[in-house]
Amino acid sequence: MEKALIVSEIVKKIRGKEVLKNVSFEVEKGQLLVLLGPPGSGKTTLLKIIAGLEKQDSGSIYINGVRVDETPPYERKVSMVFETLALYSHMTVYENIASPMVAEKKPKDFIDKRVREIAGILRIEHLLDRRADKLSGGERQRVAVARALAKEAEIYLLDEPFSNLDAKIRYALRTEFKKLKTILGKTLVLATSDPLDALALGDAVVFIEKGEVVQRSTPVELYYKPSRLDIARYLTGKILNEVIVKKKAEGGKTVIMSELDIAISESVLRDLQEIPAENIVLASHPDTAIIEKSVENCDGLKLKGRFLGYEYRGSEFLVFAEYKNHLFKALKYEKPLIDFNEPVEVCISREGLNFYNLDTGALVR
Ligand SMILES: Nc1ncnc2c1ncn2[C@@H]1O[C@H](COP(=O)(O)OP(=O)(O)OP(=O)(O)O)[C@@H](O)[C@H]1O
Repeated sequence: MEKALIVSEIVKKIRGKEVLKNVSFEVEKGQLLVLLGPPGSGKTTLLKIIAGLEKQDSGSIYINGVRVDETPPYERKVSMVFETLALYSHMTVYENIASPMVAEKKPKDFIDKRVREIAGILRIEHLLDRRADKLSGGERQRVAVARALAKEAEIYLLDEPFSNLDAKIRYALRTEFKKLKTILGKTLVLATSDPLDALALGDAVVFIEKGEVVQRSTPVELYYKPSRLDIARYLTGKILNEVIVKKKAEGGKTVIMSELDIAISESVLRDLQEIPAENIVLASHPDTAIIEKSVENCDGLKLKGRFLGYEYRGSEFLVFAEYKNHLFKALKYEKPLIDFNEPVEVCISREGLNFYNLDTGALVR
């Protein structure tokens, strides 16, 4: 596959602090790569370096196979939309979206078709005649994205394009955005701190933390096999199920201990024996856990707890159970018919379990 973008060993210091530490990744032509990371992880700085708006201390950027380290921004064929949006406030939305194409001296018909097409996908057709200074925050955001996408470029860089939008519009825009990407057939790099953007949109995801790439994978891999416990927690918020076990050698045998009174299936015991770590966190998403009055045949971890309630999430229920001050969560598609504080059984199935070394946080299985 042809590479639209290669980021190679980028190092950047700002005021003596290393904000990018040897960052490398590649983006294939037509791919949407999501750069995911907590605030302050270096995403904006990296996008600016790709666009040529900041200079790296070392390392190289290649666009369509050409090294562009010495190429000025306007010759890089890159279009960027910033988190802090700068629209031409005295112009209409139409003029704003059209402005890069006017500057490129594109024919009027072409401009009109493209403005309307992109405005349609981003659902801002009704705003085309409005002045930019009369828009809400969310509307400005969509116009800024539209303008960036209207520009002829090889690579589109989008910095937190959905950050000012409410949850409902965000959800709708993600879907539209995917469509837009297919229509344009262009390469996009989207920086976000929201795992849902990454999971919904990315062909590939690069997880960046404190200026370092810590995982590069598909969204599904990232979600189900995060390479570190802190990434798993970041991706799921507070709904990851976690159980700590310790291995101890006793009389030539390895004994598995847990602070919880937990039944561990033979298959998981075998997995634990094989892992070269003594303190292990077993972690899994709620979608591979079951909380019911009783659970037969649990291949994984099983414990008894008390029902705490549930949260309705639109299409499913997130069910909570407590055991010895630990909270366990499971996803269920029917409303649970269990009373508050009633005894329940929790089964965390082996199929969804990831094993992390408690001391290093690294995925060990
Ligand atoms: N001009 C600057 N002066 C000092 N520090 C800076 C400057 N620009 C960036 N930094 C620092 O560099 C690091 C990376 O910042 P950057 O904006 O690239 O991260 P980010 O992942 O895009 O975060 P956010 O999502 O909050 O914008 C941060 O620690 C930030 O404080």
